[in-house]
Amino acid sequence: DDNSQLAVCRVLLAELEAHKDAWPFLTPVNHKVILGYRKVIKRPMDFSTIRRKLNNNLYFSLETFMGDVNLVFDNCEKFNEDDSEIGRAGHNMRKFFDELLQLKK
Ligand SMILES: Cc1ncccc1N[C@H]1CCCS(=O)(=O)C1
Repeated sequence: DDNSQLAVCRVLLAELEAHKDAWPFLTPVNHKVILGYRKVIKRPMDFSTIRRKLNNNLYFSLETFMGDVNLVFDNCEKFNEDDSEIGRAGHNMRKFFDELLQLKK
């Protein structure tokens, strides 16, 4: 039911936040520092924003939660070279998340 799905979301988010490669995604990208980000990335998302939405009961299912997590990784792929520190971190985190979902589903 919805409550147990949301409990799963809290565990999944805690595991994402604890990953060594989570650092680029823990806070919103500062578009005053990262030039071009505001223009290129139409729907910014990060783990702290997902945490706030989860705490404010703004996710209705695992699927809507997954949508925002995947948005973090899709934005990362759009803006960062695959062969870059942040690009690689994004690929690692997406693989980690997909593996977590296999375990939890
Ligand atoms: C996910 C991402 N995509 C593009 C550029 C930057 C980032 N992340 C930044 C988040 C704040 C710290 S940082 O500025 O070192 C890295």
